[in-house]
Amino acid sequence: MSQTILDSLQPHYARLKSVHMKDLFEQDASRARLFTKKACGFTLDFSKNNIDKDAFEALISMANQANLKEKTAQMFSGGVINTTEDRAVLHTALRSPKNSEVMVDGQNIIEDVHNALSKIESFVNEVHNGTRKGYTGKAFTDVIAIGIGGSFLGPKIVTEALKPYKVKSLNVHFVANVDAHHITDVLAKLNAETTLVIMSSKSFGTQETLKNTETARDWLLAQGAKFEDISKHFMCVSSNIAKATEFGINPDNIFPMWDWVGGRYSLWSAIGLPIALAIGYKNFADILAGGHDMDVHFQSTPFEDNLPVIMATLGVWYRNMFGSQAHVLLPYSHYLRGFPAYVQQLDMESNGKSTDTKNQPIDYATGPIIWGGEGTNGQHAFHQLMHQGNTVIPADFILPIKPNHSEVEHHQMLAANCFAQTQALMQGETVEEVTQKLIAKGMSDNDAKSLATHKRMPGNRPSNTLLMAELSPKQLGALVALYEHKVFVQGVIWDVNSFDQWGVELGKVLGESVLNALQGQQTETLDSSTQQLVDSFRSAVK
Ligand SMILES: O=P(O)(O)OC[C@H]1O[C@H](O)[C@H](O)[C@@H](O)[C@@H]1O
Repeated sequence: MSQTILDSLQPHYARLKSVHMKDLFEQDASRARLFTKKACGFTLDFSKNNIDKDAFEALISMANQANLKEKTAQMFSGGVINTTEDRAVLHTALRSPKNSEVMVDGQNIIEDVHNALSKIESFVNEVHNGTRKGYTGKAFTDVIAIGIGGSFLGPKIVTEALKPYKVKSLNVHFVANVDAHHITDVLAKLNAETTLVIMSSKSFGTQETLKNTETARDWLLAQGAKFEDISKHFMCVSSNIAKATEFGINPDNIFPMWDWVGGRYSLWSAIGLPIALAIGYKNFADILAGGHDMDVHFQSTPFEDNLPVIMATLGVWYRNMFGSQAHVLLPYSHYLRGFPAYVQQLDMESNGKSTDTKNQPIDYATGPIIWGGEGTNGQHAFHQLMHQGNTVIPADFILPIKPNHSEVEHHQMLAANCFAQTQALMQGETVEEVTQKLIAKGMSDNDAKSLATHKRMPGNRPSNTLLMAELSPKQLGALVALYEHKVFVQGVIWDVNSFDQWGVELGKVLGESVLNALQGQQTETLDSSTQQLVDSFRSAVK
């Protein structure tokens, strides 16, 4: 992000920083219409933000100044934009139609993608129609999907979000944590004869996933299966075929992915196999189609009407001008309750960086802290801080308009709460307004004035409202792709490589030496605090 970009926003920030949004709404009756855009089944109302027409134009021209158009074309065509890992970034190719062409190392990867999709389709159909059987000849009733990070969050939240589309004969259970309570709880309720295990690891080197897979394999053998039965029950998704084969996975049971797919961008690949098993291949294909719709929108729509660009530039506005450190996601949907955790990895692992693409240290703010939870639950918990705390946290309210149930009044209440929260955050209530209300209720002037200082709501707190036509596979695909592209746009503006994650490595390396120490084979001197923790653990756990 150049100083020129920051400078171009500065006058708009200076003009707007002390203007209350309530006044902006009063001044312009067309504000909501002006700042609402529609695409791919979404309606994005971003009128409750601290912007006016000129500031919005400045945000759009910031995207132009950052060469977003060229950078986007580079990503979609297979340019090596993940420079620190020398890789192309092509999750978009995973949802491209069969007749498209994207060349990597002289090979049209769309053919590989569609071959992998055919393999997924046949496998899923065989499991569903019972022609794939376990070691005693019974059809599968349960799937354990083992993976972590990008090999877990996407499949888990999508499967959860699309519960109404679930295939009745099969239950999919996700296991990520190396805390054995997770896998042992899952195994305890399953029958080995009818359980399929999908081990997902792009690298095939992630400690937690390998350990959980070993535990599941030992369980299968302990339940009566023979060693040669393992290949009937264990499938794997990985880009590291050599390591998977070395581990003992039958090559026919390996579903491929590629190094040009980042873990947190991989639910569209065979990493999505548990999704296809849970909701059927046709619905999985619809997720891909929805993602592709958003790709087309992102690539071809002028920036001022482009949903990912609008959401991204607003995020930069708050992060770099207003100093907001966090961004909250509030899906008003029980089925989308996992979405904030999904975007948390997507955004924080992508843009939580402090070196720019020219290898220089960064002295401006980059990726925000992403957090959130389902509405209305949060209203009875953390919304207090959003309304009255000293920290302003821009919010995305997400509401599927058409529910998957027929309880109309429930849905009206859900929507009313969602809309009213955006209203309360924006308009607030002054001390004077609160005082008058209290006096009208019979409180003395003095008491009313004192209490009003606590009940006062500053308002002027920004939010986007993102309405989804429905929570269907297609629209969910588009939602995920919308946030992927938002993160990409911000990475371009901040000039970071959004596709590596070196920050997670040191902990893994140190974890190895600490594990040695815990197992009584200490090889390295530890700092006194870590040594003390190791000693306490060793004296308690023999
Ligand atoms: O799929 P895997 O190679 O097992 O990786 C799983 C996850 O672990 C890593 O530590 C990374 O932080 C994630 O980006 C990745 O998705």
